[in-house]
Amino acid sequence: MSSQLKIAPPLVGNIRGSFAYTTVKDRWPKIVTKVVDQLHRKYHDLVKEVNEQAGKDATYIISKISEMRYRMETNKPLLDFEPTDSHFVELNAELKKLRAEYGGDEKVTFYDAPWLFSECYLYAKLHEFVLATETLKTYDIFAEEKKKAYDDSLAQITAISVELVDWEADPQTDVKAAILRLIQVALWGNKCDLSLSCGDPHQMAGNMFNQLDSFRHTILADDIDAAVEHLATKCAGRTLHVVLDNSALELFTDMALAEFLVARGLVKDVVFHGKSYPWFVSDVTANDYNWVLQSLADNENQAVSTIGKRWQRRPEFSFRHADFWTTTHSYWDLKSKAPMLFDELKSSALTIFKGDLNYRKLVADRDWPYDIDLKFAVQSMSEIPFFALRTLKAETVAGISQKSLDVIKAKYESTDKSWMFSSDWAVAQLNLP
Ligand SMILES: O=P(O)(O)OC[C@H]1O[C@](O)(CO)[C@@H](O)[C@@H]1O
Repeated sequence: MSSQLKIAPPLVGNIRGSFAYTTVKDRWPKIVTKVVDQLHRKYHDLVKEVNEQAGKDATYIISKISEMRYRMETNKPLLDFEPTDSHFVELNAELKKLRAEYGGDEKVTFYDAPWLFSECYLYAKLHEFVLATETLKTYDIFAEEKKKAYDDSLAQITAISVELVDWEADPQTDVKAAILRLIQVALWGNKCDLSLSCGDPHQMAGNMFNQLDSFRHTILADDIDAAVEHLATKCAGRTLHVVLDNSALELFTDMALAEFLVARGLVKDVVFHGKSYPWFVSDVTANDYNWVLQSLADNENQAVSTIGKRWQRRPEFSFRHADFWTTTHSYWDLKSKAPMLFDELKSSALTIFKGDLNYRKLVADRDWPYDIDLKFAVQSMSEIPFFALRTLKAETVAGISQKSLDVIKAKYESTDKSWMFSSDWAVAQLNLP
């Protein structure tokens, strides 16, 4: 255990050379510009398919995004939200607290506020702009990219569906080996993230699925064997929660693991937690969840459509989108802000937290010493049995052993932090209270 049990400072966007800085300076402008371009392209279709007002609404969203991009690029203070619903009222309260803590409005900007806060603020603002329209309130500005990502991963989806169906038919299936494989598939499914690639189709993790063993050494904290044991022997009759990350292939891989566990009676049921509005480009909303299941069901491949139709009707699967997941809070605040949800996760068999943002929120997006004790870094979340499956896409991590750090040291200069955000390295960390 690290000797330095001190709360580390949060990551911020104003440190030149950091990935957070590059994100604020280059990646966010690129992400929002793509939305603007897409709305420009869609303008005539919207007018034709909805009405004149939809065209005006698109123009409104474009102008609000352009204004926000200007404020981002010139490091202006973060503006309040229109207090049109309780979510925005709460966000304003958080802004107020932060301004008091940082010594004034001028200090809480895109670059200078904690990176986690300003990044969540950005997606909440995009939601505010859409909600303020008359005709586009339910319009998903990232839907097109998510659908394309799904289409681009059909080969992998088909291969995994065939495997699932084969395992079912085979009485000799080695249950633990199958769980081991599906966990790794779900882990590397997290490589396909449209926020990291700024909405461009990301290099698919899919071809990794055939060579999982050769990537195992890139898992810097690897509790997969313990997690297999836990899932195979300790969870029967109990609920598994999966706090989802990205739609398309990653959602499919998460559901494939859940399918195997439910079908084998190893867990009672599975609750998938998604987002209540478009978030970090590719995160799963209820619409995405339903769209992916429908697309699977409609697929011409027999195995894929069998799986899709089954998931549409599986009584053991449910999808929820608690408001807490789209707040600016780290998960340190789950216990106080959403106590019922906290208690539910605490008494469940296991909660799988997928992906980078969930991990950032677990460890409060702080600049921890890499070997800091994970239980300390997650604070009250250590009361919850969880399994964090994440490829590294941000400069925060905890619970890394000296042995793994030596591997990194041998490959990277001490000033080169790219291993922390390239998504080539991963962690699979199990916390059992
Ligand atoms: O989809 P994931 O794995 O949560 O990744 C999203 C992450 O990627 C990034 O866009 C990379 O900066 C982060 O902003 C965010 O933490």
